[in-house]
Amino acid sequence: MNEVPVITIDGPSGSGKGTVSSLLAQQLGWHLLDSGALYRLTALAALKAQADLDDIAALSALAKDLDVSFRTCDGSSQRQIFLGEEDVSLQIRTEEVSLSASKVAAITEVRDSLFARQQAFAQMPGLVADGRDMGTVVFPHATMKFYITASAEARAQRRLKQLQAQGIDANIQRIFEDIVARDKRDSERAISPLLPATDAIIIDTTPLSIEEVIVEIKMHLKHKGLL
Ligand SMILES: Nc1ncnc2c1ncn2[C@@H]1O[C@H](COP(=O)(O)OP(=O)(O)O)[C@@H](O)[C@H]1O
Ligand SMILES: Nc1ccn([C@H]2C[C@H](O)[C@@H](COP(=O)(O)OP(=O)(O)O)O2)c(=O)n1
Repeated sequence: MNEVPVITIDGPSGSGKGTVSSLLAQQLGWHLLDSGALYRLTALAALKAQADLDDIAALSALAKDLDVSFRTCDGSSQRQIFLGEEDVSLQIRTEEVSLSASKVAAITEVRDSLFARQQAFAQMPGLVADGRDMGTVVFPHATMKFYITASAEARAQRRLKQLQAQGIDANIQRIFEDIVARDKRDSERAISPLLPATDAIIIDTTPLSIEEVIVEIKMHLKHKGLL
């Protein structure tokens, strides 16, 4: 049986990995794994169940039993994320869920509970996997690995614009501090810390537009014979 090609795109919050992964998966006609959404969904399920974020057994059971589906409406590139029959696409992006997601993501048992589910996304014709540890832990033998990053200032500016576009009042200093705090927690945790895989291609997107990042990634894919 042929091996399923996997492209991993890891990086910190606001580096653009979600946008780039989704565009790339769409352009290649490949599957997409938004692994951050699984941690966000676990956090949301815990908040809904009023589970204690220190209750490791309860959190890992919630992660294991998540009834999640990623759906795409016909004729639209917009993906919707469902927990059971509820569309939670917006709920999982709130600040409360972001903060809780970063806490549950630091728990080994939660990561273990989500591991097999993430690997099951690798299906023909291929997978683009977006997260923090796609290239280091979940798909260590991926066909091609990218680590995309940007300065904390640039990432804060991007988030500000994103929130303003959604009509949400936001404060740049607060966003910047949140980003630095989340980077620290994601990079310093003992399990699956945010780190580029040794064989990842690192792209600093600070001076680049989304289109320029896609062009650069495609250049590498072409080089590898994937395009
Ligand atoms: N290279 C870029 N230049 C400018 N804005 C970008 C770039 N990449 C992403 N963005 C914007 O930044 C915001 C965060 O991007 P996103 O893909 O959600 O990041 P991540 O998944 O890494 O947290 C989005 O509004 C996106 O449109
Ligand atoms: N593979 C992954 C993906 C996300 N996480 C963590 C990191 C974040 O704190 C949360 C949410 O990740 P997500 O990628 O949705 O967050 P950002 O859009 O980058 O802000 O989950 C992780 O630990 N491992």
